[in-house]
Amino acid sequence: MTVRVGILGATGAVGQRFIQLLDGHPTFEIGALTASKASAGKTYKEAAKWRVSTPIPEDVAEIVVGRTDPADVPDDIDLLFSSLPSGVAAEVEPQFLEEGFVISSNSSNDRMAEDVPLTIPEINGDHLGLIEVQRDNRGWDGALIKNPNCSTITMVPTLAALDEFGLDRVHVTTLQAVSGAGYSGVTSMEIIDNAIPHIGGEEPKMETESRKLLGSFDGAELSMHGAEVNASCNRIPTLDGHLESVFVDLADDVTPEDARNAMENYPGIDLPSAPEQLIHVFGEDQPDRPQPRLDRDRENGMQISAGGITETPQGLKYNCLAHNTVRGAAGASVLNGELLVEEGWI
Ligand SMILES: NC(=O)C1=CN([C@@H]2O[C@H](COP(=O)(O)OP(=O)(O)OC[C@H]3O[C@@H](n4cnc5c(N)ncnc54)[C@H](OP(=O)(O)O)[C@@H]3O)[C@@H](O)[C@H]2O)C=CC1
Ligand SMILES: N[C@@H](CC(=O)OP(=O)(O)O)C(=O)O
Repeated sequence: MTVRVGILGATGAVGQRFIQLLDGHPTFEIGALTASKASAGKTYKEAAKWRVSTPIPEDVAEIVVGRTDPADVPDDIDLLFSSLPSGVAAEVEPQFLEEGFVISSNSSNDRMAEDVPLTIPEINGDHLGLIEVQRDNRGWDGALIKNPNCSTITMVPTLAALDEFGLDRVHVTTLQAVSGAGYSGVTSMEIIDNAIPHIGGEEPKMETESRKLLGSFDGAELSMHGAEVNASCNRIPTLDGHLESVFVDLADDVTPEDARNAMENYPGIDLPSAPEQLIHVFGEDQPDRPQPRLDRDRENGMQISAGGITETPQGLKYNCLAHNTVRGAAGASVLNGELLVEEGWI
């Protein structure tokens, strides 16, 4: 089966990752690329300032970039990936949805909307049922699904694994790579020899998106998970890979060995871009792992790493890490697209 896909915002940092990850994909074939008016009408290789470490795929280089307008996207496109600035996405995604397009979006607008599935396929694929609610509410034939913020997706799989022990409270401190801010997000003068203890809007995203992801869907409504989540977000001068220190209060007494087993045995999913094992856990013999440079590319950048699991009076503390522009952005949207196909929504 071949599914024709388009990318909205294809020339940007995340758009380029989409193109890299879709090169040679077993199901998805790129049929449309869009960007701003400044890029429309140019070939992709002229429009995109290519910054990914593999070359532009030859068949993509010559595609003419269209405007981000439903009229510029052919009807034979079955699925759109969206990596537009969230303000732009909030305006144009509904126009595509009204025209019947299905969108797997990485942009942050509408992630917390009650009728929009926010999904990590291994964790809460059943939330896709919200698409029916969404179609009833909004009267469109299309469907909008979102993947979470990159810092949220780094931590949530580990929390999902620990939830069987009664997840009461989470405190997390992040050390986030500069690529999360986009190519021009922080200047070299700001970040070299420095750390910035604030990332606008990031903490509330971690605190709310994680509870939605861990929540339950009864076929009609979604309930948020009851745990309290507190986040402190920091930018550091790594290129890719968000590292996070997590403290969890658990209802049950849990040893680090119990936690390690729960994380390592948390079930994966059989989709083309999914890692064989969702969470890799470093043992006591490697207390200095995971590290961004050494561990972000595990399983093509799609695996979550954890380590340093230690008991605390209230529960446990540990570190976790994921590749923010792969597992945290384009790879997450591609995996959601694969789930939409697998579950028959496309
Ligand atoms: N960078 C990252 O690691 C992460 C980013 N995200 C989110 O993904 C989204 C994209 O981020 P990123 O790729 O870094 O952003 P970029 O600024 O690098 O790319 C933005 C893309 O959107 C297009 N665009 C901008 N304005 C318009 C417009 N008015 N109409 C149509 N297209 C437009 C740009 O086209 P053109 O080239 O023509 O200007 C470009 O293709 C954002 O919502 C961001 O928050 C999420 C997780 C991680
Ligand atoms: N804010 C994230 C990247 C990002 O764009 O997140 P979101 O997808 O929630 O907009 C970071 O700085 O690392």
